[in-house]
Amino acid sequence: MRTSQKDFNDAVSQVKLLKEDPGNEVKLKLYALYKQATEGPCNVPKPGMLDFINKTKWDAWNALGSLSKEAARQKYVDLVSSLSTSSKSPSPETPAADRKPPEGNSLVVTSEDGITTIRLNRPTKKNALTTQMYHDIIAALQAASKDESTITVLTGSGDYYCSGNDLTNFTHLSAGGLEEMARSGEVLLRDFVDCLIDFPKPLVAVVNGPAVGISVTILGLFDVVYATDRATFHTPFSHLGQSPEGCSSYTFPKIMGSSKAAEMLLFGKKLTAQEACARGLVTEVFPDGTFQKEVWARLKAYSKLPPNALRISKQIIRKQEKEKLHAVNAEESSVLRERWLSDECMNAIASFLSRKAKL
Ligand SMILES: CCCC/C=C/CC(=O)SCCNC(=O)CCNC(=O)[C@H](O)C(C)(C)COP(=O)(O)OP(=O)(O)OC[C@H]1O[C@@H](n2cnc3c(N)ncnc32)[C@H](O)[C@@H]1OP(=O)(O)O
Repeated sequence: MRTSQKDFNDAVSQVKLLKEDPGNEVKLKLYALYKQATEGPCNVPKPGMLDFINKTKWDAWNALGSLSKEAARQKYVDLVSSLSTSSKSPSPETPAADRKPPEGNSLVVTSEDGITTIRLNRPTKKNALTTQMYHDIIAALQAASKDESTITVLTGSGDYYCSGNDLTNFTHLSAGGLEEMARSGEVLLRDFVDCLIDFPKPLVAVVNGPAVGISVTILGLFDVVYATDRATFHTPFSHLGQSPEGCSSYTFPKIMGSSKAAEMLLFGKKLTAQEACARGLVTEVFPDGTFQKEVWARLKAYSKLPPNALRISKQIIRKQEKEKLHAVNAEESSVLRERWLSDECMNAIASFLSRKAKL
């Protein structure tokens, strides 16, 4: 059956009324099909390499090749119709466990039983770290260093611990362009990692699922790392045209030996929780079914230890390394600033944004 112009116009109006955001991948498809349906095959010049968003849109439109306007209209209408069906609000009978958790605050900080918990709370984005979240974690750590708690915990909501740096951070360019974005990224990264290096109380990572990128590298700065057996540890820096941060160029070889560290940091070998534990990056692995119960019971017991003794012991354990760690952090951050401006990095990010590549 042929799609009429009216069907198409109706579908265009319907998109604006969707209750749920269909996500970038679908929005990109809709954009490309709309352009093909209304203007025909893409014949405008390709945007520059630095113009991530427009280049990604151009790629999606161009990928439709010589698809006819009529066929593009049909595909657009079909896609919108599938979205309208799947985005109906859940019926009152929908079990609570099947509903998505609310995602208002990307970071949730709580303090209870002598433990301050900093929870990454963007489960639908696998807890990827936005620029704002780095700032908020710094503020939360600064507050935790002075509050009444004995132990501070970093963990995640949902099925992931954290998917690392939010790659869309690279698309929020200010008037200073890419150079300015790279410069402010360098400063933010250095401040964020400095804050972890200097954190005065026991810092524990409760790794509730897969961890990627910077959420893995900073683990070398934690005092204890507990992981579910579902967790994996992945640092795909070379794939992204980037280089190691979080002091991992120093802590990883020290923790696991230089060749095991190189396998992770150069070649992006993804470790299971058991492998990470065998290499000393993880303290202990727990079965996923009992992970939360066992870990929190353990932490509650530890939080009853005398806080001053814990603080002083941590200080003496870490003291010798601090100066070295700050120097490593400054160098890694500066090298990354240059990496972010490289073609290798820009191509990798453009590729992620256009959903051509998954890790
Ligand atoms: C200023 C300091 C800078 C410090 C620099 C640090 C360097 C790093 O951290 S490098 C590591 C960067 N992270 C990645 O490269 C991970 C990219 N993500 C993925 O490969 C996959 O999403 C995944 C393997 C983590 C999960 O795959 P899965 O199929 O299970 O789920 P998806 O459908 O892909 O994800 C759901 C949703 O979440 C969005 N998302 C996930 N990770 C990120 C991310 N790192 N940045 C931005 N967005 C992310 C993904 O796009 C999906 O969004 P939509 O539903 O809108 O499509």
